[in-house]
Amino acid sequence: MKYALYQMNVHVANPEKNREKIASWIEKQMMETKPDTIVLPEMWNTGYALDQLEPIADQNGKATIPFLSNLAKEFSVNIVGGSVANKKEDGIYNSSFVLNREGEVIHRYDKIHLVPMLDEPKYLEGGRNKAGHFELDGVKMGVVICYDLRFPELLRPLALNGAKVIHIVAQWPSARIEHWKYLLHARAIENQCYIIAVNSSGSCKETQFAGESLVIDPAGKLVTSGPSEKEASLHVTLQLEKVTETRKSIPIFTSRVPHLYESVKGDFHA
Ligand SMILES: NC(=O)CCC(=O)C(=O)O
Repeated sequence: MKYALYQMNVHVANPEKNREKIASWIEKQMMETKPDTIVLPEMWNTGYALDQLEPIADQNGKATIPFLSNLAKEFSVNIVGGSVANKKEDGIYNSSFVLNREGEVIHRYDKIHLVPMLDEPKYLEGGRNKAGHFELDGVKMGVVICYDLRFPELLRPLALNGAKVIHIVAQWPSARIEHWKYLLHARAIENQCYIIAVNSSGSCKETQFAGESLVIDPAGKLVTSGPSEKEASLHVTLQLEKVTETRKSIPIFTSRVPHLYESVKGDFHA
């Protein structure tokens, strides 16, 4: 499966300009490398203009879904649509949509863990549904959003349910770039799957986003990475047989002893 990843400089508080930018970027990818699957970053419609979201957030996918669906259909390409600020009846969510080559929305996910360091809990609602998995071109996959990366228990069920690829769409700040890299490697190694992590590269107020999008293989090897703090397009072809090979050679999934593991539903005790 051939991928194109957009490490994008998001125009803050300007959804229309971001849609135009994405449409012309996708058109260019389809002319040049013809990927099977496109991946966009987190909150690409508005950026982190959280105090301005009320009038500019999408309204239950009304702007985002037809926009991505038309591109998916026109170019017969799968789109893991990053995420967008998305207003629903009870508040604004950080929502991801995945579309297949026919332009159908085959998966939705609202970011569960809201990041205190960027004030998300003040402005956004956290998702109430599990991350769940989906299939593109017959391959089982999952998607989670940025801060979710810090919660291994969210990604584990995806791998246990057969996901060979987990996408992490992000606007991860440069201030914590080491965490980004180590956590992504850890999630790939412990779940023995491809990790496709797409970060943004611009800035919003005093926060600089890191870029350094990464693709890591099921053995934990870095396949490709984007530049630091600069917009870029990344291209990669996955060798999905590596998932099966890695799971055979270090068979952690058959070595598990789940009945001896503490429940992860419990409260935190300092
Ligand atoms: N957009 C995000 O969720 C950023 C997460 C972050 O800054 C961190 O986990 O550190």
